Amino acid sequence: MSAQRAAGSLTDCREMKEKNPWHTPVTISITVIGVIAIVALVTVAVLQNKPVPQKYKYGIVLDAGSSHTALYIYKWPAEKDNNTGRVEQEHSCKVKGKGISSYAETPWQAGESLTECMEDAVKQVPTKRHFETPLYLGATAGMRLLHMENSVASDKVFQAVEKSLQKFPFSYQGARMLSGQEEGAFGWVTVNYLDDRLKQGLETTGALDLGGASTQISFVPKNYIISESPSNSVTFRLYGNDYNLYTHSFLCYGKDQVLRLALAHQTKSGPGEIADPCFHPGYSESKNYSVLYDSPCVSDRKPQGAPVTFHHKGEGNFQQCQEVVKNVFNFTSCKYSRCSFNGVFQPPLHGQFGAFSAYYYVMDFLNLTDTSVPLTTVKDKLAKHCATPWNQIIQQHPEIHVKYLAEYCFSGAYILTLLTEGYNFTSESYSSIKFIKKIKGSDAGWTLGYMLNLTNMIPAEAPDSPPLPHAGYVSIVTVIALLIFTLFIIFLCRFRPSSSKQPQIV
Ligand SMILES: O=c1[nH]cnc2c1ncn2[C@@H]1O[C@H](COP(=O)(O)OP(=O)(O)O)[C@@H](O)[C@H]1O
Ligand SMILES: [Ca+2]
Repeated sequence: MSAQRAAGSLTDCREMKEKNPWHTPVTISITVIGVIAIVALVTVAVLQNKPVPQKYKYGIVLDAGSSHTALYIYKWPAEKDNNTGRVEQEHSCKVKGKGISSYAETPWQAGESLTECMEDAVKQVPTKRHFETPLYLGATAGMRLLHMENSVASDKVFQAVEKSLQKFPFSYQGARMLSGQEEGAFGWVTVNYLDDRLKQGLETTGALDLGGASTQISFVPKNYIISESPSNSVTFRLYGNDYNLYTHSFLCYGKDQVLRLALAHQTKSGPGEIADPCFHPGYSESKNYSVLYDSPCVSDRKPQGAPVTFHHKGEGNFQQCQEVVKNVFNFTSCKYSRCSFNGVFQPPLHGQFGAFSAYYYVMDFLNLTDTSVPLTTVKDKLAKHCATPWNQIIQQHPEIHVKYLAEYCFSGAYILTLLTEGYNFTSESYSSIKFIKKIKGSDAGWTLGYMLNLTNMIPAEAPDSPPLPHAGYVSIVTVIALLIFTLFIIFLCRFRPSSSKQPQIV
């Protein structure tokens, strides 16, 4: 019916045109004015909404870890409000030398050590943004240990670092020690922010961080009622969603301190030589007792009457190494419904996990980042690596630092034991772990989460629906203009000003 009616209307329009041509002076003038008005409307509307060239804001975070310090520069679109622009890593710089906690005796050098990377940051951030760029330094387990050992020395290191950072043209926001809980929680925020899981309210990924002096596990458990252990629980409201996060940081369970624990276990009777199954056959080094025991993680275990040095020999036996590593964990006491180790509460594991920092370095070197490979195969491969003679290992990897090279067997064994015996990953759930270094170009670690939190860049509530992109805006204006134009033409066809007798179209 409607098709017939439309066909009828067109015929009427044609007939009318024949009787009364439309191109009278009045209709021509109206049409020209109409077209000019529509073109002007579209042009003005489109030009007004034209996107300005992208400008960025910047933020700098220094990760003062136990083994070294790294500087990260983040950037995000300047014209968007806090909440809509995506923050990404623009640049990173590895500070030469050791972590700031190693400068306890010469604190000024801790400040000095940061200069090179800070000068690099001055070049990386556009000059006109310098004064408004926030600069943070967060120190982790190395400084926690120094603080426990000698709080005066740790204060002096912070003062030296502060003095050095204030010399640069950025907006200095302070240097402080992060608690283990913050370190774990901000690592989790980083991973889930970069994966866009928070904004979209998707199921979150757990975060596993292995440092040199501490290690963190953080995840949202299934059916998390009230935590049996409030100190392990952190609640967040992000983009309108509530998260009850379980997090724990094990001080002294970073891979460098755990090696001390394992060596302390093997040298408790103060021998002159130990045959270590976690080092390669042919490995042989003279080590100093006082250096080994110079850490609050092991200082109370130093054997009485031990010689000055001991001879550290490698045996390369993965099975025995696992036994040595197991000794650093205490599985006996648990006052909660369930524990990981050392009497620490841990709810059942849930979801996918991202394992970064030293987890990645070690597993990447060992070619074991593929977690779809069965755990038994992973162990077989590691056993082969551990049994490889030390001179062969050095020959095969001349580019790798010998200290790292010597310790990959131990570190691999520790990682597998920590994950399976410590955190209770099974042969099945092991495949839910992904060893990662970066996510979409930004390093996985606590620094991004720390900055997002301090700059209030993740809102508690979901932002209003984002403004229409420019292309969408142009399309809508064009469609409306075409619609107006069509209606105008129809209007001209049907109600010509010159005709007195208009046929009625039904
Ligand atoms: O290339 C590498 N191979 C092996 N281990 C590495 C490499 N780069 C860094 N690491 C290790 O990663 C760990 C980083 O720990 P970090 O310095 O962040 O300590 P923290 O988080 O406990 O304060 C250290 O054990 C360091 O030796
Ligand atoms: Ca770290």
